[in-house]
Amino acid sequence: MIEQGNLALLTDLYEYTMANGFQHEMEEERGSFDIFFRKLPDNGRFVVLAGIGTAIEELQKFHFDEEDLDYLRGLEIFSDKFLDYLRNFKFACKVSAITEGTPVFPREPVVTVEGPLIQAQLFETLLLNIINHQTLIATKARRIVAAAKGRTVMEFGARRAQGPASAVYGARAAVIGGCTSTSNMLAGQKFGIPVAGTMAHSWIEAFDDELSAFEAWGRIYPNNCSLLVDTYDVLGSGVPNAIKVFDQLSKQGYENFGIRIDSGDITQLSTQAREMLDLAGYNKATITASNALDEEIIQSLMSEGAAIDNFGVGENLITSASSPVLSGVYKLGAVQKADGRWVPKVKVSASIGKLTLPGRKQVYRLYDPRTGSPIADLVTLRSDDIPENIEEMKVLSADPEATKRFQTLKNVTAVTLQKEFLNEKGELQTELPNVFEVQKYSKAKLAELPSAKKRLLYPDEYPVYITESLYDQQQELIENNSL
Ligand SMILES: Nc1ncnc2c1ncn2[C@@H]1O[C@H](COP(=O)(O)OP(=O)(O)OP(=O)(O)O)[C@@H](O)[C@H]1O
Ligand SMILES: O=P(O)(O)OC[C@H]1O[C@H](OP(=O)(O)OP(=O)(O)O)[C@H](O)[C@@H]1O
Ligand SMILES: O=C(O)c1cccnc1
Repeated sequence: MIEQGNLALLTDLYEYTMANGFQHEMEEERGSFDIFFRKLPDNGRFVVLAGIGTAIEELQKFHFDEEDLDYLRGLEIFSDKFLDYLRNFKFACKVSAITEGTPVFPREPVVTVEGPLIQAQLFETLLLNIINHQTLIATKARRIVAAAKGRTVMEFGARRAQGPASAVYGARAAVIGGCTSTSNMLAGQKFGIPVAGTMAHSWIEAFDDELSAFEAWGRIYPNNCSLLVDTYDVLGSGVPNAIKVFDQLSKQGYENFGIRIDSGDITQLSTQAREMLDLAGYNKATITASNALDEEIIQSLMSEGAAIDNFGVGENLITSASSPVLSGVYKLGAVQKADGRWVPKVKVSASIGKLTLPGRKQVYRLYDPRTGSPIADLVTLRSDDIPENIEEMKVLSADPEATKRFQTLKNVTAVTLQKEFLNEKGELQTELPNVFEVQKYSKAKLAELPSAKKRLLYPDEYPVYITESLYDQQQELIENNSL
């Protein structure tokens, strides 16, 4: 399923019924659609944007096989003309996005798809599926990695992920969020992520005794011998037996040793295990902890002084268990008529929080040139003239529910965030970096943010503004009842 390479039907029926309808009614018209987030997981103030590389690759592969067309025909709801269009499907959308790994904020367009309505509509569900999932997991990984304060975090979640694709793409996202390795071999193969791990309790149980199990492991993997010490009694037998095996191996010149603790009070067990290892001369032997860890437990372990070098994190990371939904949306911002005119569109719903930003838009990150820190993001109309150095500009909060909406920006530097990834022929305009390049970029962009915006508990809000012209356009559309 993961390698199938054709996800054209991984979507909701209504995308196809609308596309079929657009061909009937508005074949010439084009649309500008934006993906953005409203409510963020774990009461955070930003998400780590992930899934862009995967999404672009899937769009480039988008096509229809005969069996897809047979299936669609069999539904008896689509015209022959539409089925012919799909048979000869030729990608014709321009796709722009914020660079993968960037911390992004509510309401700003992170991806924009512009192209024939009949086509751009078809991508909604697939793009949201990929970007919501990977952004959610990368954001959770960022929290866990932040709590680990420089200790490595290994992704261990494949067995608890919600199905195969979530395990594989979740591992990709976990690395974007800062994990250093995965236990998931398919993710390792597919994305070049280093695979790492220790052993399961079954290895130890399969032998007559713990020492024999450890010795056998040491014989097979002397170069990197990491032993699970909690099957019977961590301090009473696990660590002493591990030390016996390390003694045997170190006499043969090996020195890469470690233990893993997977139950009990990890602080007490790890600090005592550390003392025992150090006393035996193995102060370089690493201690890995696992067992339903998350950022809160890791913070608690760190504050208690647990002696952990590596954290193995599975279920809570791969499912973002504390906040398992990211509801990014794909909204129509403007329609281009057959005569070339772009007409802005707005969605006005009962809840003011769901009001959309109309028009074709761009996003800027605004830096204080004196400190080099970003102070806010600014969503503009593409037609707005935004100088690199803004001396003074009146802006409004992008949040329609904000109490204090008007602000004046003074002396800030504006950096464009969205860039073109695919042109209207589907040709790549910006190279897709590998997952560790994305991780590095993400780290650098996170480092720019003031720490108050990044803290795990009640972080400070980061403002997102809109220009006056964008605001005026929105208000005009609301007043005209968006006709
Ligand atoms: N010092 C600690 N501070 C906070 N949480 C901890 C600490 N030590 C362990 N934990 C966490 O407490 C939770 C429960 O641990 P416990 O060993 O009782 O797990 P368990 O799953 O019931 O045990 P087992 O894995 O042996 O079945 C786990 O999520 C574990 O990571
Ligand atoms: O707890 P996670 O963060 O998901 O990390 C992965 C878990 O997977 C393994 O457990 P296993 O499947 O053997 O079950 P267990 O809970 O009985 O240890 C391992 O021993 C970890 O505890
Ligand atoms: O290699 C490990 O130690 C491992 C891998 C997956 C899940 N739990 C542990």
